[in-house]
Amino acid sequence: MAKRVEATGVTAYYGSFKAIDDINLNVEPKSVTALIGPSGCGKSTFLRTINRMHEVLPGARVEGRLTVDDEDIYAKDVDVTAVRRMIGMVFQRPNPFPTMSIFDNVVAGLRLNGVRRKSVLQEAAEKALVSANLWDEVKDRLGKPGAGLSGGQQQRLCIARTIAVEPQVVLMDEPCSALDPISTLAIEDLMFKLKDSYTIIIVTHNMQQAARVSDRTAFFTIDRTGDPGRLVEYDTTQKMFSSPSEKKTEDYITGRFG
Ligand SMILES: Nc1ncnc2c1ncn2[C@@H]1O[C@H](COP(=O)(O)OP(=O)(O)OP(=O)(O)O)[C@@H](O)[C@H]1O
Repeated sequence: MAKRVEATGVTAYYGSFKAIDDINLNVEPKSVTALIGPSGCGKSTFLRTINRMHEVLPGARVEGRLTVDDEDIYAKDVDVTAVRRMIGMVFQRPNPFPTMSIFDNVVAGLRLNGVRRKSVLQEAAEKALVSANLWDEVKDRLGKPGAGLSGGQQQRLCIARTIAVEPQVVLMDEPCSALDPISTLAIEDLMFKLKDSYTIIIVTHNMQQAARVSDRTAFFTIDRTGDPGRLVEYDTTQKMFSSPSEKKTEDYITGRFG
């Protein structure tokens, strides 16, 4: 089940450096939300606070409140592994486990969760690969290495691996930046389809992509080098790209800055 994500006053640090300040943003379930803004404004940092990946770095910490369907994911008694299972992540570069077969890649998360029955794994692998629009291309070579696929196929394999564990939220950090235009369109089609089941938050540098795939867009910026990133405006993508309320948003979207 897709879930609602609510960030209230989220501030994140790398040591003493404040990278994002006081981010307030509500993400609707079953929607695609795009995070846009110039390099270094903290889009990826914010994304990583949502599945508690930010704090993995030494000295990194998060303040504020992040809830997923009203569950505080930073509460003291929270199982961080369970949070990361519920909130999957797809990275910029496709990163299939290189020595594993296509099949083993898809079911890696399920195996980690203790699923052993072959029939269950087979069914889950097929379902995830069908959802990731990859099944037809790989069904006859599931035993072959994942690393033998094209870049676009590898990224869809990584998406299949992420959704095989049935997360409620899927975070994507520039998932198409290493892909050619055809593979990019395949991933964009896929996002459109996946939002029927998941809440998707995507970081992208590509304005056309944000306009094509997202329901809502959040524009982040930094005022000066060394300042923390902040959220300038968050609205429906249609409004953000046609009549944004803030001049800064308009300047960025029209290419006048950033
Ligand atoms: N591991 C790190 N250690 C210290 N500072 C970091 C680290 N990662 C990012 N930063 C800093 O935090 C700020 C925000 O970085 P972040 O990567 O979140 O921005 P971004 O908007 O995603 O940028 P880009 O669009 O270039 O990927 C930047 O000033 C960056 O230099």
